Amino acid sequence: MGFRWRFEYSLLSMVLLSVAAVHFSDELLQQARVIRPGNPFIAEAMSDQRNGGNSEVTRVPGAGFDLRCALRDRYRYPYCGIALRFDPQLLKGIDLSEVRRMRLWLDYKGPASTLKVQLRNASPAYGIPQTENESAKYNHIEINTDSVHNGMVELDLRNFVVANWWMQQFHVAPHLGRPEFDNVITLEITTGTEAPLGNYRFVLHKIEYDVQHISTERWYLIIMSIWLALALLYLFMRLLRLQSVVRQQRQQSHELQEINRALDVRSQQLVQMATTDALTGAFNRKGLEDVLQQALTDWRRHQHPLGLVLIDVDHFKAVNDTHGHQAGDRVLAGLAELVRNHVRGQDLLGRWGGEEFLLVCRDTHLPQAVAIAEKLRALVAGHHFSGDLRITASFGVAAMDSDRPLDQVFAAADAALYRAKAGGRNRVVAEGLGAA
Ligand SMILES: Nc1nc2c(ncn2[C@@H]2O[C@H](COP(=O)(O)OP(=O)(O)OP(=O)(O)O)[C@@H](O)[C@H]2O)c(=O)[nH]1
Repeated sequence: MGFRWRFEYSLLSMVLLSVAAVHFSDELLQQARVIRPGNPFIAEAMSDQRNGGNSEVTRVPGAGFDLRCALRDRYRYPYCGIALRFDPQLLKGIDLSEVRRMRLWLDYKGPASTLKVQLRNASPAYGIPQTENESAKYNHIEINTDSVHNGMVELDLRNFVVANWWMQQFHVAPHLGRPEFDNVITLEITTGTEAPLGNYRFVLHKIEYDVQHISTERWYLIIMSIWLALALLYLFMRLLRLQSVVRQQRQQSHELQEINRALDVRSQQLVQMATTDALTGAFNRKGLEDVLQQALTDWRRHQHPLGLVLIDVDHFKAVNDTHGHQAGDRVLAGLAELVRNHVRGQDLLGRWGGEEFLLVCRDTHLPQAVAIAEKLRALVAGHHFSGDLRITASFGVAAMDSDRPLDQVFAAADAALYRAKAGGRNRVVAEGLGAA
């Protein structure tokens, strides 16, 4: 599986995981906590008797906290109910600030159609609860008794409000009027507002609430951080990959350059082989044709003078016959080297065939070409070739002029050479002239 596919599968998995993490965040983050009356917190019956009323409460032994209550008419707001104290000192309660839902398992019978649930929060900011219970903040909600289904009612803590009478009674500053649950010291379930007089029964079995160790905001932040970290990781990996691709491409391009260079050298070698005589290193017939063609083009374009010098070894057959064919070969190679070493770089030597050479002299008039030929003749005649062989050569010289095509100039040089041979060899003959 390639990098791209792996990446796409990982991305898809990450998207699915993120969607699941967001969708099931409640289930993942929330953990249910159960409180049963008396374990570990104390449950108490409460009534308006503490406000001077004469409603009567009795606790019936049995499962849960079973309370019977006769609501009687004396106190202005008769009430009765159950109080669950999280701290008997009314100081250090439980922190429900991250709790959203709370479920009460409760059986209720009575003439009132509403019940009150109160979460009393203590804080030095609005009173000293150990001296006066009432000073704990009155976070409360009034629920309809119909909302108790199968003995259970679920409360959303965001729907709680702070009782106005409590704000007024304790002269609480308006900015403290929002519900707070960070130190709940008491949970109270009582008869609702203006409950009718009569007999009531409350049975509180248990309380369950969901705690969230990580807030939803923090959960989203974690998901986003993971995405960010993965994106950075991906970019980093991509950077590494790109670097390796660039390195590979550089390597490949370097190798290609090397191959090209080798091919260039080889092709130059091939061109040279195709145009060079292997024995003497001079141009071969094909190379000479190219050289002559180029020289002719230059001559036509710029009218630069062009001299041709034909060189033919004298009695070469005798060299072969006397010293062997290989010695003859060495003489030919030595002659070519001697000539090349004593002419200008622009003068090009080719082997016309057998023991015959053609020296193409650019920018050279006939007298200069004759002078070059004479210089070479003397050099050849005075040179000791391999095996201390001595030879002479004959030279026929001609020069390009506007009236003749090249083949006629060449023929003139050939004719001059013939005359040099006929004239006794080891001499230079120029076209139209005698021996130099
Ligand atoms: N060793 C050697 N001999 C060659 C080569 N090419 C041609 N020859 C010989 O060169 C000789 C040329 O002989 P000829 O044409 O009779 O001319 P020559 O003996 O030089 O006499 P002149 O040119 O009249 O002075 C022949 O014997 C060829 O075999 C070569 O590449 N190597």
